[in-house]
Amino acid sequence: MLRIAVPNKGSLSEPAVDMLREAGYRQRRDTRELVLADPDNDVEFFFLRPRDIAVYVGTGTVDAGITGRDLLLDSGAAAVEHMQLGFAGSTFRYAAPVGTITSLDQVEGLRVATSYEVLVENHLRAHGVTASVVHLDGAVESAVQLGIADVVADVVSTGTTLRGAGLEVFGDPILKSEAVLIRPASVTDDAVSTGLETLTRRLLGVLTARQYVLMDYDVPAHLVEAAVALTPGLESPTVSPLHDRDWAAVRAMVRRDQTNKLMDALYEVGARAILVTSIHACRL
Ligand SMILES: Nc1ncnc2c1ncn2[C@@H]1O[C@H](COP(=O)(O)OP(=O)(O)OP(=O)(O)O)[C@@H](O)[C@H]1O
Ligand SMILES: O=P(O)(O)OC[C@H]1O[C@H](OP(=O)(O)OP(=O)(O)O)[C@H](O)[C@@H]1O
Ligand SMILES: [Mg+2]
Repeated sequence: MLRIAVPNKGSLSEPAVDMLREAGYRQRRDTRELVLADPDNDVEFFFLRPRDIAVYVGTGTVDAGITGRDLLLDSGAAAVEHMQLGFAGSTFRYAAPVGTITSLDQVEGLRVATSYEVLVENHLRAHGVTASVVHLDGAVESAVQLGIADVVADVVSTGTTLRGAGLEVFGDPILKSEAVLIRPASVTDDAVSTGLETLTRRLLGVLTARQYVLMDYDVPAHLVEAAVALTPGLESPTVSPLHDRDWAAVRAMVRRDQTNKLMDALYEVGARAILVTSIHACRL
């Protein structure tokens, strides 16, 4: 039975559970449940603190887990990224009071507050900057105002929290993070179990169904080549004859975020009756 660790709280928890449910796995209904068996799929889920997940996976206690890339790197655990999951996207950045610090070398000798101590210490060391790192559990943005640090290093998504605290980012991002599926480092690419392979394929199916739509359109037969050049699909688009042989019907998967631009371009080429349909599930 495949053992999978799932975040039980925080930003990663709900989207992780949603994604697993979409991939056809049983998920808990009560947030107090800590373990959930899904015998139909031969899988067992363990609901754990996001920060601890890399530790469990690294020791091989569980076969895989969902966590953030930033948490994985900060843990120093012997676990590796198996697959990117496309949610909880953020950057990890330094920030200081507006108009004070513009580059990393100015952090020399200052106090940096963060919940990601290992990540920050490694980054400072790699850039030859000596600073003292103050560990906090959360609400790091308040550390400067409250006088226990000069600079913070934290997760930035929309930037709203930073702005609210009168801070602004400086320097290059330390890291780009998102939710990832991780596996023990001891499991090499070609030693991945069948159970984990199935989970991976299913999650990939969810990602694809989210990222792509099906586009159908009719196009004059002599314009098919020009039209399919715009919608090459994943393998190759389906082209079917219409009853009126001067016209053809084309069906292809296209990226959801390209939908309207493509419809404009197809219309321009001569396509008509352009229809867009969501993909409910898919296996590539
Ligand atoms: N606002 C956000 N947008 C996107 N990802 C975020 C955001 N806040 C945290 N994350 C991601 O969530 C993970 C942190 O997990 P954590 O449990 O700390 O979540 P959290 O939302 O901070 O929860 P809590 O603060 O309630 O414990 C990291 O991978 C981080 O990049
Ligand atoms: O750029 P934003 O969209 O404002 O999001 C970033 C904020 O979200 C997270 O905080 P969270 O709400 O998890 O609180 P915490 O600091 O207590 O973890 C993160 O630690 C940042 O503070
Ligand atoms: Mg948080």
